[in-house]
Amino acid sequence: MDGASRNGLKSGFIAVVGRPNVGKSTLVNRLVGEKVSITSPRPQTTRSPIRGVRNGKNYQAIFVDTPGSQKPRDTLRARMQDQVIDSLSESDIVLFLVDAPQAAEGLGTGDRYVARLVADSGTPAMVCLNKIDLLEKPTRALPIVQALSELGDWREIFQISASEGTNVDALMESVVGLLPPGPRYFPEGMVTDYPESLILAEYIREKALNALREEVPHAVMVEVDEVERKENVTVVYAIIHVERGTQRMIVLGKGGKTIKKIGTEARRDVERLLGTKIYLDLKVKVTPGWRSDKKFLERLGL
Ligand SMILES: Nc1nc2c(ncn2[C@@H]2O[C@H](COP(=O)(O)OP(=O)(O)OP(=O)(O)O)[C@@H](O)[C@H]2O)c(=O)[nH]1
Repeated sequence: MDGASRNGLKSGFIAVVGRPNVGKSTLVNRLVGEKVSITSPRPQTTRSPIRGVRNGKNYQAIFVDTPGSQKPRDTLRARMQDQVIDSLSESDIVLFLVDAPQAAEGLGTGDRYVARLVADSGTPAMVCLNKIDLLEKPTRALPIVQALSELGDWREIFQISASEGTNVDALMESVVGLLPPGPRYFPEGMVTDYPESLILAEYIREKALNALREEVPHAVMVEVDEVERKENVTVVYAIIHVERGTQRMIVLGKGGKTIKKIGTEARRDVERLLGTKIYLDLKVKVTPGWRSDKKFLERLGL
């Protein structure tokens, strides 16, 4: 018997998968109790798996927030899909999220595609029918639950609201029930293993996504070039990469208004995260075709 089973400790990795925008990051943040992953009303917000850790008295649950699953159309999306498939096979449990209001109109090919990926992985899986707060009547969930139960051999199907917290405790209890005996992989105070520079870049990208409209968001990537810690202030040098000159103009905004807004909002979040005063040096750079540039994507941790 190893040490972990002797002291009754359980641990494991839980992959959180689903189509873009179903609420994966919102659920992981709720389960972990801290903002480890950025969220936005736009699909494809999460670009690489981010791990959030929850510690209990007798367990450690490591949630892996994966990018939204869909058929890949470019190198960036193909890499994102490979990461999802890797996360599925390397996990102990899978949480498969489905958007309730959308599913109420009929389960689409997207959900069926993800369900097949999950089933093929052979990992124990639970379905989370999310955003039930948006259904006009709770009974609207019943036919969806029925249709979902025919798509795979699920351990359980939960009806949840990640943003309001409905049924999230019950879900967590089931997750802990399925965790195998194992050690704490991360120190107890740690909520994520994502590198600091990447978290900072994600915070800035979140603000950019919120400030921008239409096609520009997909063209935006943020790189944190350097973090310089001085006595009273931390200086963060970051670059917002876009693909075209016209997009650069949009990110800058009239008289630099948009970039200023992005910077001010990001600085507030980053100050909270690092607990120091921040000076944010933000530049916008045109990097044509970055989405298909393997070297660039690797450099940015994708
Ligand atoms: N009403 C409601 N909105 C939710 C709920 N969960 C998430 N949302 C919203 O749905 C949107 C998408 O949430 P995210 O958590 O970014 O979704 P995601 O699945 O991580 O998205 P990608 O990273 O693009 O794959 C955000 O605007 C959330 O606030 C919920 O339970 N109820």
